[in-house]
Amino acid sequence: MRKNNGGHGGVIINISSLAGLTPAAYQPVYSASKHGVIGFTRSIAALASIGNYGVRINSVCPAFVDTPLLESIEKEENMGELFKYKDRIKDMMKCYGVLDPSLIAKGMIDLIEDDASNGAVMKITTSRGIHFEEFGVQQKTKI
Ligand SMILES: NC(=O)C1=CN([C@@H]2O[C@H](COP(=O)(O)OP(=O)(O)OC[C@H]3O[C@@H](n4cnc5c(N)ncnc54)[C@H](O)[C@@H]3O)[C@@H](O)[C@H]2O)C=CC1
Ligand SMILES: CCCCCC(=O)/C=C/C=C\C/C=C\C/C=C\CCCC(=O)O
Repeated sequence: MRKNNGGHGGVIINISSLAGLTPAAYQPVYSASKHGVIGFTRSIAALASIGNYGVRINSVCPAFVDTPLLESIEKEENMGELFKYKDRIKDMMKCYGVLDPSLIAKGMIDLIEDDASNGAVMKITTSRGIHFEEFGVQQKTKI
């Protein structure tokens, strides 16, 4: 895929979560993995820019989305000792709302079409829709 390796370039979108930017008390391991996705995305995006890969790497961080994943909280084998908190997670869904998957698709198309978005971390919430995380050291670059 890398232009400097005989490829044609392109766009990679890694799926993180809002839980990759905020503490998620009832999903600590999930949250840690999603924080990792963002760190990896931003680092490899910086490398892609330095190395002239011709590949943009972004990540998308939705809040709750209406997919089968949300049903996993109903299963004790998934939740382990945190199963007792499942009603609190449901309360959070009621409070913040649940996104329609079509909005995540729109966000991803926006990222594919925006050639200045290398390293971007897109957030999608019911309250603010599609928007971007701003970092102290911002490294969005054009590729
Ligand atoms: N649903 C939500 O509220 C949110 C989901 N996300 C993220 O969005 C992504 C997609 O999640 P959903 O569509 O909601 O989940 P989902 O559970 O509805 O779908 C996940 C899909 O991944 C497949 N899959 C699982 N393990 C796999 C493997 N090892 N190899 C290949 N395929 C595998 C499953 O068969 C399933 O089709 C995940 O990374 C999730 O963490 C992020 C924020 C919110
Ligand atoms: C059952 C767990 C499935 C987790 C799927 C997921 O990744 C969802 C994450 C959603 C939220 C993460 C936790 C905390 C959210 C905190 C604030 C949300 C603010 C939303 C807003 O509208 O501003």
